[in-house]
Amino acid sequence: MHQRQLSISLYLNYFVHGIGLIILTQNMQALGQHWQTPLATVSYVISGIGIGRLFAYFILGNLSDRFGRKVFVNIGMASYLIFFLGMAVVTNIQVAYGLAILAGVANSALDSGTYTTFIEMGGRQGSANVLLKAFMSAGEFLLPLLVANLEAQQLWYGWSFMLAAVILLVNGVLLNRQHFPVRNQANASASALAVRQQISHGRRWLATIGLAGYGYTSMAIMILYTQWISLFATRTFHFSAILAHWLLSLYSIGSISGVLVIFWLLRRGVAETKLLVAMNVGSLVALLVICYSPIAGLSMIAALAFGFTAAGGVMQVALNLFIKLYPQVKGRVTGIYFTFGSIASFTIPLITGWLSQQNVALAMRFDLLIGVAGIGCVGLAAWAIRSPKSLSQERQRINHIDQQIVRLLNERFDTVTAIGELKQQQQLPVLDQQREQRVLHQVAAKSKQTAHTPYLQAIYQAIMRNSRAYQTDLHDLHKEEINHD
Ligand SMILES: O=C(O)C(=O)C[C@]1(C(=O)O)C=C[C@@H](O)C=C1
Repeated sequence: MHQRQLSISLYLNYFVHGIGLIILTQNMQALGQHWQTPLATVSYVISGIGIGRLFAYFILGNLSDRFGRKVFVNIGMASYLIFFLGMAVVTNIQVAYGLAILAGVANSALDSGTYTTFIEMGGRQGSANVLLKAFMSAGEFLLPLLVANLEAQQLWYGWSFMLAAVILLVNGVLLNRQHFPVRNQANASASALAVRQQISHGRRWLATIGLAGYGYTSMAIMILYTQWISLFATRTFHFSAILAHWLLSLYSIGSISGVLVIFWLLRRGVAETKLLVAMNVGSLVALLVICYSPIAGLSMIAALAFGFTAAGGVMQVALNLFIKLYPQVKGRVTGIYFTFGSIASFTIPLITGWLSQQNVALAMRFDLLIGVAGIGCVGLAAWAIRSPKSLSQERQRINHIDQQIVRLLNERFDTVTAIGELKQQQQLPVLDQQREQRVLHQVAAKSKQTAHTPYLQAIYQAIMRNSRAYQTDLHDLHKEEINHD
């Protein structure tokens, strides 16, 4: 119960963080007027967030392993509070730049305190990290509506900043009434231990390289898309401005649905490595369609699929895996991972800006290269972490398969009952040899491995023998009932 309240508070912070991510870009005009500076200066202030993140992640991640997660969640909330309150009223550009850096620090502190906490809650809470992404997206979705409303009613732009500050204040009170789980327990999660014990030192290093690399590519592939898609769509395929915007909105819708589906899959016990490889292959295919198909409908479907696969929380899934490799230093791992992400947010605009001087299509298609690199990274990690088959794991798979078989056999017996009743009405015998031969024939035709076929047929003979026994019993029961009457 307490864990649930703590989770809600942690999620709420990420709703505010979603607002924080775009509040400056959403208010660029208003801030420019307020500071009496050109938009380029506002843009320069915004870059402070990236700088803050880049330097803070590694340091704060390490410190959170020493001083506990709660302190860092609080530092994150307090820094964001100062940022929101200060940015709404500040007039000095240098102070504004300092506040933007503080927002980057807030982001890093929240991440190093939150992702680690969810893993330390144990159980399958790791999948909760994926939901953080949904709360961020909700903040990013709602803020533009609020900003547009304030603008339409000619109200002070600072109200959106105040709203975020108020949520933080209330949440600060709620959160500090909760206890955080014990930090850095190597045995916090059974799967963490399993991952750690089963792989050699060398393979752990390869997985580390793959996952750190993925920290870069997973962020890069999203940033590049959101930065260039609209321009690419209008310039390269001469799509209308509305359609170009739709390609971004569909990406967001795909992203939120992806989060929910990934969360559900993780809860069902789907392997993180398999999920990562499948999602990355999917996003490369979607990207190929976006980059080369001039058909609007196809591009729209691909944009949805790209959001689903590339921005549906895969970054968080890989972080979970990374943390499981090093359960004693979860904060440091989180810091390293997001540092790579920050380097991506810093370098991708530079690289693509340079490429776009030649051609916008080139900038956009550079995302394909990142997609291939991403598959390489998760492929390497998945290969290195692959677990040797164990008796208990394989038996778990059998349990799962048996559940499905029993459910289907129940359904088959229901149908056998219906057939039995029809045969009674039509006074037909229970045994139908011809039909049984056909069933056995079908089994042989459907069997994917010929070596299995005689065994499958023997199983079916047993099933049909039991169907007959069941039909005969039902028949006898029916007769008895009639005699009674
Ligand atoms: O198809 C029928 O007539 C059934 O009653 C079903 C069924 C079966 O289990 O597939 C059972 C007994 C018959 O001998 C043939 C087939």
